[in-house]
Amino acid sequence: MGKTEGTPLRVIVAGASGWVGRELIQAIHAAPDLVLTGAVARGICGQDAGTVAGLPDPLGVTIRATVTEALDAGADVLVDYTKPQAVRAHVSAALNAGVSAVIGTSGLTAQDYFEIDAMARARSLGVAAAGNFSVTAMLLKRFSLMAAQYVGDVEIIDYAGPQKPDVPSGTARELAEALDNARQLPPTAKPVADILGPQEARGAVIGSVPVHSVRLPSYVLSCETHFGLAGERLTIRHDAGTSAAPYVAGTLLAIRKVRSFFGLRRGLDGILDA
Ligand SMILES: NC(=O)C1=CN([C@@H]2O[C@H](COP(=O)(O)OP(=O)(O)OC[C@H]3O[C@@H](n4cnc5c(N)ncnc54)[C@H](O)[C@@H]3O)[C@@H](O)[C@H]2O)C=CC1
Ligand SMILES: O=C(O)C1=N[C@H](C(=O)O)C[C@H](O)C1
Repeated sequence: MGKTEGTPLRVIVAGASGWVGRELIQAIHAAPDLVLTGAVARGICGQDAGTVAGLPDPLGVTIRATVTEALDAGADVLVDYTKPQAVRAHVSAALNAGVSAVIGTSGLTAQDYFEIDAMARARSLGVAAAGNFSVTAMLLKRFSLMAAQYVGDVEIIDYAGPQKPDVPSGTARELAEALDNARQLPPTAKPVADILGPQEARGAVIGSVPVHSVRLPSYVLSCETHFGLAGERLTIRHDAGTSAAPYVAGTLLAIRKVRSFFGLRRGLDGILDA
């Protein structure tokens, strides 16, 4: 497909052979305002990114082993869908080269995000990160934040397949941190230190919100926010299907927005409001 007359945004995809990365490369190729200039993956360096993504013709973009090598071809935005252990170094390399970043990879901590924000501000660049780039997962967060204005007792359950390498999910982590900031009333549950039995049974506390991660075959990713008041409960649930398309759509929006602000913005809603 032909590109627009204006200069297209130059994008590097790290995680080019992955579930999201391959579909993202197809979408970038189809977008008139974006062009793929670099691709990074493990184990398949030297292959053409378009061929690996399943496009009918090669793109002329060779998959590299490192982000540093991929940056040599020039870029405006790095998108990362790799692994928790790799993403920080990738973002750091991009920012040091004057390139903005979009982070889809999950597993980063609040401290990681704090440091990425500082790095991006120091270089007057933007970084967009979302635990979940799908629109309906964004609505789970929005509706949960509305409920948190009225109900202080809230816990999260996140469900994923048995091989997911990080815990809790990026979706649940971002939700827990946002609920911690948003809730107006204190929880009424006994402090874990005052209860009998293994404290882990009450979940991991992210911000101040207990998060329980279930890992079982058959799940892709589901996330529930449970609110409780005396005599009633509210559950809000998001279920991901098996397609990466919802994340790709949100990621394209973030790619187009990330150069309009400085520092880190988290959550698709925060990115789109920039
Ligand atoms: N924010 C969101 O909306 C979403 C986030 N994710 C997260 O994105 C990440 C990737 O997910 P998938 O595409 O399912 O993973 P995947 O396992 O299918 O693909 C991972 C890709 O990263 C590459 N990779 C792994 N380690 C690397 C390294 N050290 N250096 C360079 N490349 C490396 C692999 O070669 C592969 O191309 C995960 O953390 C997942 O939780 C996934 C879907 C949506
Ligand atoms: O690992 C995955 O697959 C996914 N991870 C993201 C997360 O950690 O929240 C979201 C997505 O639904 C799939």
